[in-house]
Amino acid sequence: MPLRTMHLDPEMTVGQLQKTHSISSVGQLLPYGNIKHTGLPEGIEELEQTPVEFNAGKLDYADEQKIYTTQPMCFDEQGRLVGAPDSERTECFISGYLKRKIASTPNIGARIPRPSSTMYRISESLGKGLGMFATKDIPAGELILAERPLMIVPITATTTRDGDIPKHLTLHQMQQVLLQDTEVVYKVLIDRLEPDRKKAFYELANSHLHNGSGPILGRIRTNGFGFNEMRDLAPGMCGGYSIVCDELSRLNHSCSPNTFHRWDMPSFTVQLRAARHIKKDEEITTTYIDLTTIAANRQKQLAPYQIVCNCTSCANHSVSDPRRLACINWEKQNAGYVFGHFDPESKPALGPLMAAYKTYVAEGLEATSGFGQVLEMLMGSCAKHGDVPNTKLFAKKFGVWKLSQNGSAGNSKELERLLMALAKWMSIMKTQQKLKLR
Ligand SMILES: C[S@@+](CC[C@H](N)C(=O)[O-])C[C@H]1O[C@@H](n2cnc3c(N)ncnc32)[C@H](O)[C@@H]1O
Repeated sequence: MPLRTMHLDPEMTVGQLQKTHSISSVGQLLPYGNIKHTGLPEGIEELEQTPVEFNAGKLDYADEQKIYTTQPMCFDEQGRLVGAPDSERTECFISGYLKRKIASTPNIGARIPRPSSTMYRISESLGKGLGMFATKDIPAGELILAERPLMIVPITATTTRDGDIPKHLTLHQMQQVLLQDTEVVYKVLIDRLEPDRKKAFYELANSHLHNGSGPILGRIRTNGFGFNEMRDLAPGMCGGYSIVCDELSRLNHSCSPNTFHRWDMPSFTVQLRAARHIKKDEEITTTYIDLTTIAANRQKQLAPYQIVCNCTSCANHSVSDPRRLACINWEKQNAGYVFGHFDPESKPALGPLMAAYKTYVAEGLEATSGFGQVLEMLMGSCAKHGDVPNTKLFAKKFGVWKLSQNGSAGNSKELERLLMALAKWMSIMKTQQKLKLR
C-alpha cells in the first residue's frame, strides 16, 4: 500500500518505520496546513550540499541515480550538442533513466510552438491572487501558450543524507528534516537559472507557508504540473515529477476548466489549449484535481492547495452533483473504450449519447477523456444513422478535442484527415447498404 494512503502515527520513530518502509518513501508524505513544530529538530545539522557536476552529454548513469541537468539538449546544423538559449533552459533534478529517455526522443529540442497571437493577460483574480484572462475570444482547440518550464524536480521531498537520519527522530521530525534538505538540494538548480527566470520563480505564489516547506519547495508544491510522460518507469521506480512554469503557474483552478494542458517532449514544453470557446475577459482555468467526483470530494482534494473552491459547480452542488454522477456512471458503463476503435457495426442509440453530451457540456467537463469518448461515439452513431450534418458537426468537435489531447501543430490538417477518413467510411457503409438493398 502506498505510504501516502496509510494512517501513520506521527510520533512513531524512524527506527520503527524503517522496518517496513524506505526513507525515500517518507518523502512522499508531505505535510500541509499549519504544522506546530517546523524546521530542523535539535541536534540535526543543516545538510551540506556537495559540489555538483553538470555534464549535458553524459548519459551512462544508473537508472535510479538522481542528477542535475540542464535540458533540453539542442543540436546545431552539424549535429553538435549546443544548449538552448538562456531564456529557454529548464533546470532539472531527474533520474538517469529519465535523462536517457529525454535524450532518445526524436527531434528533442524542437522549436517552441508559438500561438497565432497573444491571447491572454495575467492580472488579479478576485480572491485567488493572480490569474490568466483571455484578451480575445479563443476558439476551442486553439493553442494559448506553449512554455518551457523553469524547472523539473521529483514530486517527493529529497535528501542526499542517505541513511544518515538518526533512528530516534519521530516521523514528524523526519519529514521536517526532508523538507529542509530538499531546500538545499533544489537551491543548486535555482541558482543556475538565468536571472530573469530566477526572479520569475521567486515571484510565484506560495501556499505552503506554515508546514515546514522552505521558499523553494513551497513554490514547487504550489505550482508544479505532473505528466505521465515524465515519470520514472524503470523497474523499482515509480517517481513522478513536478514541472514548474512561469506564466502557466498563474492558471487558477476550476472544477469546470476551460483548457487542456499536455506535455510535449520534443519541444520540451507544457502546452495549453482551449477545451471550449473562451470569451474575451473570461478567466482561463485548469484543474488541479480529478474532476470526476462530487463537490465534497473535490473540496478534500483541494485542501492541500488551501483552496475552498466556489466555482459554479461547487457553489450549486445540489444541481451539479447529480450531473457529475451521471458522467461518472456513463464512464463506468463505457470503461475499456479504446479511442479509434469505434465499432461501425454497433448502432448505439442516439438518445442516451445526446443526453450524455448535454450533461458533460452543462457541467463544463469538455477537458475530460469521457467527453472525447462521447464525441467519438456520437460521430460514429450519427454516421451509422445516415445523419450527415450531425456526423460532420461531431467529427469536427471530436477533431478539436483530439487535437487538444495530442497537440499536433497543424490543427486543420489533422481535422481534414479525420473528416476524409470518416467520409470514406460513410461511403463504404452507403455502398454496403445499397448492396444489402439489392
Ligand atoms: C498555481 S497558483 C495559481 C496562481 C496564483 N493565483 C498566483 O497568484 O500566482 C495556485 C494558488 O492559487 C490560488 N488559487 C488557485 N485556484 C484557486 C481557486 N479556485 N480559488 C481560490 N484560490 C485559488 C491558491 O492560493 C493556490 O494555492
